[in-house]
Amino acid sequence: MLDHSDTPAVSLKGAQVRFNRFLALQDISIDFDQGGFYSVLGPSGCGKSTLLRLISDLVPADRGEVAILGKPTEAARLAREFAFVFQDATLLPWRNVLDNVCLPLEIGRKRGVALNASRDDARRLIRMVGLEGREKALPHELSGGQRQRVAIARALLCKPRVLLMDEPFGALDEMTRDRLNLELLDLWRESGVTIVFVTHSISEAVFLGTHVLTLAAHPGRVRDLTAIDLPHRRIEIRETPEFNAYCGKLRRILETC
Ligand SMILES: Nc1ncnc2c1ncn2[C@@H]1O[C@H](COP(=O)(O)OP(=O)(O)OP(=O)(O)O)[C@@H](O)[C@H]1O
Repeated sequence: MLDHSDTPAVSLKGAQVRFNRFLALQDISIDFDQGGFYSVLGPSGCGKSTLLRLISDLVPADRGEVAILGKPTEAARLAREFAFVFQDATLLPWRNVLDNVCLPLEIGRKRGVALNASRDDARRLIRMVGLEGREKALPHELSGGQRQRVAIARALLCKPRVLLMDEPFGALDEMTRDRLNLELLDLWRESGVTIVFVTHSISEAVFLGTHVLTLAAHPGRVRDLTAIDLPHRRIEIRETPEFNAYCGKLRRILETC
């Protein structure tokens, strides 16, 4: 069976990505365990987004292997094992909240793929991300944080087992970001989804992650994987010495990347 819980959610073995002659990722070998929350840090241009694109079958590995829940990335994409949330919510401006969240259902229908989700599931997710009552609103009537909530609801509609997030809250103000961090942790706990979350913020990486993966640049490669052992996450935890010790350690590691 490929589906045992000890099968990694994502497994990379010696994976390498080249863009023509430019080596973007070199010899990436790492397993992301099911149910984990993996924050990814690294200097600008080190290959964080490329790593997510490699996992999600958007760029090919020219060496090595990548598997999601034991499946090759293309098979995992077709089985909708993963979903992607980008920095920009990428909503269709002419569709209201409910219709944006339901978009994967329509795409599935057009492709003749039966999806295990309904408009009622979409309404439930809209409630879950705190947008009940805004189902008919158009994207331009929402704040940036609300648009990101819609994108997260849409990503969760097909019940992915792996959620790939590329700086999803990078463009938001700090208060909104704090609130969405807490909501994301609730969603993660409730759904059991494995999350791989790219961020530039050390503090966000430590606050969210069960693990923080740090990449080094030129070429992009694994520099460090730190397990974060902190009690139940609340915003106040960021004022504790334990939290600051993790941030200090990662800052020192980043300085060598
Ligand atoms: N399609 C592409 N063609 C050529 N080079 C690319 C392509 N995509 C990314 N790169 C290069 O690969 C390297 C890694 O890019 P990537 O976007 O993954 O970095 P990043 O760590 O996410 O950066 P940032 O933190 O600035 O968002 C960069 O040098 C970038 O210029």
